[in-house]
Amino acid sequence: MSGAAVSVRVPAKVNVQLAVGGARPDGFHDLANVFLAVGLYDVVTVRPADALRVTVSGADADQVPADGTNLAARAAELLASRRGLAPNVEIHIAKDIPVAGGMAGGSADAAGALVACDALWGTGCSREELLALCAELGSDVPFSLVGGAALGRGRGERLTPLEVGGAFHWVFAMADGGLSTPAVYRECDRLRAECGRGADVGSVPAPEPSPALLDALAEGDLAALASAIMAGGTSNDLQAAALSLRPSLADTLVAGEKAGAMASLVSGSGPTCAFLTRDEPAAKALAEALTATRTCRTARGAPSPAPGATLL
Ligand SMILES: C[C@@](CO)(OP(=O)(O)O)[C@H](O)COP(=O)(O)OP(=O)(O)OC[C@H]1O[C@@H](n2ccc(N)nc2=O)[C@H](O)[C@@H]1O
Ligand SMILES: Nc1ncnc2c1ncn2[C@@H]1O[C@H](COP(=O)(O)OP(=O)(O)O)[C@@H](O)[C@H]1O
Repeated sequence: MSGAAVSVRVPAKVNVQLAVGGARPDGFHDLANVFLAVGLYDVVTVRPADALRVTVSGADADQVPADGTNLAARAAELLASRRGLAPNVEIHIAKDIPVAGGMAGGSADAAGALVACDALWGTGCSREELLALCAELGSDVPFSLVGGAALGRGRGERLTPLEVGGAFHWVFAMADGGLSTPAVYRECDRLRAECGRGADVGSVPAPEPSPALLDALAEGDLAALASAIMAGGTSNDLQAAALSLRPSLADTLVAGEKAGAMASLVSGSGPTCAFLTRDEPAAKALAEALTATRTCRTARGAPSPAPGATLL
């Protein structure tokens, strides 16, 4: 472990809207995915080493694979293979984003490792090259690179930046244990088939972003954003599936609403629950109140939007 070290800070995300289309023949679902980066961060540090190694620190470190399956290791290997280099780096992940929590922590680490290795190796990737590599690594990885807010189409990897007219303050209720993203998509398909509607592309309407939600974000209009999130019950089409697999999340959502949240939803595939609050003091009070209800492992406030992968 010698030579220069490069560190990159990467944000978590919440899906303010997650409209899920039918199951595609390739196993993915078309989405209208309104990503918002939030101020909970991992820090990925890379330094030269004699082989590819991964270490992880933080309270949930034991839940993160420290081998070649780690998304950050896969990112380093992908960039190295494209440039004919040996992926000889030690990658350290200082983990603060909940693991398997629906907040894209693994995707964030992949984006962070790409940016860090590109700087360490002097490979000089363009933004477009980095985005293409991100999309190969996972549907959420391009957004972790760019941060801010964006609409993700296709499987979530085709991004259009979105305007955000102000800061929004969130509380995130972390659960004990994660939920598998593929299992939640499968449960969504199962629930749709059970309703007799069918779950494939031909049976489910094409996913579209809510104009009211995009306007609320652009205008920084908190009340309008809260009502757009709660319109029709929730703006997250995976929420019913996450609740079906983890019924106790209903208690967490109700506890947050009773404690004064302006809107509540499951973050992506869950099990983290997200609550929109009036301002930073309200978020602090809600996080304390929610933690005291014991309907979650812990709850923390975080502002949005947050920047994407940032060299430190
Ligand atoms: C649900 C979301 C919402 O942003 O995130 P999380 O809540 O898990 O963080 C994403 O769609 C997760 O994206 P990501 O975790 O990158 O998924 P990938 O690695 O690309 O795919 C893992 C698996 O999820 C399912 N998948 C993913 C994306 C998509 N549009 N349709 C899918 O059906 C597929 O079963 C796929 O094999
Ligand atoms: N760097 C990483 N951080 C977290 N999880 C990772 C990482 N690399 C691989 N994984 C695996 O990916 C799974 C999903 O993790 P994560 O990205 O945190 O959740 P989600 O897909 O719900 O946002 C984890 O259960 C873990 O096995």
